[in-house]
Amino acid sequence: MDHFLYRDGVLFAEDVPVPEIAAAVGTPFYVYSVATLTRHVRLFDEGLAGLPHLICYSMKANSNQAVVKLMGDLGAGVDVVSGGEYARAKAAGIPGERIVFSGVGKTREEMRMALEGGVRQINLESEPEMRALSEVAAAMGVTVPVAVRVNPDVDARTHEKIATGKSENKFGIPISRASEVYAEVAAMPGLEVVGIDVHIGSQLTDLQPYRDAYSLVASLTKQLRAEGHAITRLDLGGGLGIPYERSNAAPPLPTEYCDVVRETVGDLGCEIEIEPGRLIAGNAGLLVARVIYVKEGEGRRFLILDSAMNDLVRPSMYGAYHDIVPVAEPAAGVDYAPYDVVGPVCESGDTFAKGRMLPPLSEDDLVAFRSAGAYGAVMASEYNTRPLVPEVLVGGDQFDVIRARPSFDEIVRRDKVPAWL
Ligand SMILES: Cc1ncc(COP(=O)(O)O)c(C=O)c1O
Ligand SMILES: N[C@@H](CCCC[NH3+])C(=O)O
Repeated sequence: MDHFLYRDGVLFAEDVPVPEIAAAVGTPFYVYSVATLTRHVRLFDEGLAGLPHLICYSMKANSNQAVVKLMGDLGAGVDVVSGGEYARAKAAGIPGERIVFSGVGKTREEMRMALEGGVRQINLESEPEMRALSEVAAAMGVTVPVAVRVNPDVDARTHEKIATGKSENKFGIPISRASEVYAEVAAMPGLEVVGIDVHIGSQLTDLQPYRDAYSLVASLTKQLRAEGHAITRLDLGGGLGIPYERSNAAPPLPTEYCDVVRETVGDLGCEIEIEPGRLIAGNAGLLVARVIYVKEGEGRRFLILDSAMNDLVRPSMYGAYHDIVPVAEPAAGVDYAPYDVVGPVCESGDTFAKGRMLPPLSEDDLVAFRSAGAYGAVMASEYNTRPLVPEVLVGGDQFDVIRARPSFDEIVRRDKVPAWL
């Protein structure tokens, strides 16, 4: 459930009519709901009640400072995958003991940054990375808690570009080599083994891959303990999918996912860390755009919007489906017709949907892309020198711009033309 509902014939973001925001900030823009973000964190918290746990919000899904700060205020930690994300976490006031550093290619500089600023644990993904971290930590005279990301060779049954738990993927070390690798890590100066990390992919709509992966992690925990390692934490990653297409069968709920956690690893006495991103932020956001033109093509009708693939890349990148709804509630019984929904960017791939059934729309009408709160603004670019879209946060009846649209002048001045040219 989200907090973007029709009321009095118009779409609201919590208690604010969406056209009011459009009038204040211009289109296109992203809008996020505090109530939805909060609700999603609570669902995981409630689902894991009774088990020692920390929700480490995967901020790659939506790393706006205001969103990260809200996560911290809700008691969550964060999962970061770059120096930039680490800096965001610190700037938002998240204490080091709630920051998990993941990622397949952490640089020595990023490692140093985390060790200086404080980190709960660093998830290691390869032997060269272990050696690098050991060197960095030892040179700084500190010991850092680490988990090793294991690749369980489980098919997450999701889009191939966002599956991470098969042996052909670049992530983690093969689970079959865990014993040997843990022995190596334990012998390295500056590293303290505290747990096991796993993350098998994103937008999972089936719980079985989780069951399979977490059962393997449970067996590995017992094995590594028998080999003398103090496994006290399990980082189970993120990946739980959201209902992009309302007509499809609903994906599992966070509570059902948490039940799988409980069943598979709940009796090991470990502190559980989970790293949801999309489930927390996805349905907490809309991308709102305006119709520039309705163009009649040969046998097709194009709805040309002022938002484009540079603002929301998921449809062109993964063929992803986003629900598109008019901001003015369609009258009951109105006829729907197929539209190709496109942006103004000079690529045919700048297509959000083909043959999408929509009610009659005309120039200047507002439309909203649902489920755009995760992997939306964070993946945006300024391709075609289209300014990054502003982001707005709504809480009850108030809203604020949490990232402003840069002016053309700011964009032009950001580049530096050498004096010698
Ligand atoms: C290590 C790690 N943790 C957590 C996530 C968050 O995934 P999601 O947004 O699907 O929950 C990702 C992205 O897939 C990831 O790579
Ligand atoms: N960017 C992807 C998700 C990637 C998950 C990152 N580990 C998407 O939009 O669906």
